[in-house]
Amino acid sequence: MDNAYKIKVQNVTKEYDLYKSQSEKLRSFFSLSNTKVPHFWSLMGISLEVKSGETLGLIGVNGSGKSTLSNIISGIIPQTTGVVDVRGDTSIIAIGAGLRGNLTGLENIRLKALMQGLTNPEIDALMDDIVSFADIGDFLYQPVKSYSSGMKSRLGFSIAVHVNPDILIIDEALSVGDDTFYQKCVDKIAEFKEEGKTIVFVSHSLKQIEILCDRVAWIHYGTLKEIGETKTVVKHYRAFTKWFKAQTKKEKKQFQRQMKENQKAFDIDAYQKQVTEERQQAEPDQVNVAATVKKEFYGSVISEKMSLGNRILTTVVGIVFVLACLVNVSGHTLGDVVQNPGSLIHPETVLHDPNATNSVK
Ligand SMILES: Nc1ncnc2c1ncn2[C@@H]1O[C@H](COP(=O)(O)OP(=O)(O)OP(=O)(O)O)[C@@H](O)[C@H]1O
Repeated sequence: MDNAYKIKVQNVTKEYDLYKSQSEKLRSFFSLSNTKVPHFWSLMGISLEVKSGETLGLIGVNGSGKSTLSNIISGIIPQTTGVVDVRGDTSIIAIGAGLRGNLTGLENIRLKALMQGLTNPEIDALMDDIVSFADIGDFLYQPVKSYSSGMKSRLGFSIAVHVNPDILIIDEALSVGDDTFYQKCVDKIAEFKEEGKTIVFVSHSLKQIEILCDRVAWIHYGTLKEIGETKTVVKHYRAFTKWFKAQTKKEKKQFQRQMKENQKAFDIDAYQKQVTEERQQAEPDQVNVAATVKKEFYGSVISEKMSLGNRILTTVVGIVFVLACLVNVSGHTLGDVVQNPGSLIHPETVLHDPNATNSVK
């Protein structure tokens, strides 16, 4: 793999905990035992590179992990393990991605452009172009939550292409607009390609993929099934969908269930071991391969889960805090409460200072 990549994704996984309810999530957070929550691995070890100036298509059936991967590359969600190296500013265009429902279209333009690093005078200079490309009329002054998905897509697309990102990530944004807007977007993407920008293009439309992409990655139930020349990968994917469509309803369900079961049963430690062994075989002279792989897996991720030690510490701090509040409210000294803890529950039982009583009398 050469150094000219714009995006590098290595051994990337994404795990979701399948809590049945918010209360179950809360209980699990405070539980000191490692309660068994079902897991689902949306990505089970993806490695790929996108070269500078390349347009990479992401294809795959519903729920295969395309959006998860594009959101990880965009920095919207963190990966569970692996390296994600993005060399440049990304701007994601998904239906409504990054748009705040309570803000108007105009306010969203300013907010997203500010977040992309533009200054207010730069945004003022771009505003007319963004507004005219989006072409959503008076809806510009309405909160985005009142927009149709087509309108959100128009606004999102217009902002994203005008803030001049190095890397554009387009997730199913072209599937909701009308034909005129679609053509405008395709022309804009072609312009971006000519300017040598890097694009990741997620779509169910194989026609769009064939027109726009230099290479294609086929994501299949959390794994990278194939990556390569657009024509070849699309041909193989078409053969798979043809095979799938030819199955009976029962066979289709069984296949999908089996795939989802694999994603639930994925063992991250076994995967790490497998990567380590493969690396050791490929580079027998390298020392400390296991430590290097471990660093690559976990070195650049912020754990979304608390370790047992941290959970114990948080619980202890919580208990101390509640006790301190109770002591404060009860009006006793800490010494009193330590000698007679019941005073917290029955405060009147320790209001026995004879002087205090006399003075009241
Ligand atoms: N927050 C979440 N919690 C649990 N599971 C999730 C979560 N987000 C996504 N998933 C699961 O991860 C898998 C991949 O979802 P993702 O949206 O990335 O697929 P996709 O290929 O983009 O699908 P589509 O083509 O339908 O947009 C799906 O099975 C989905 O149910």
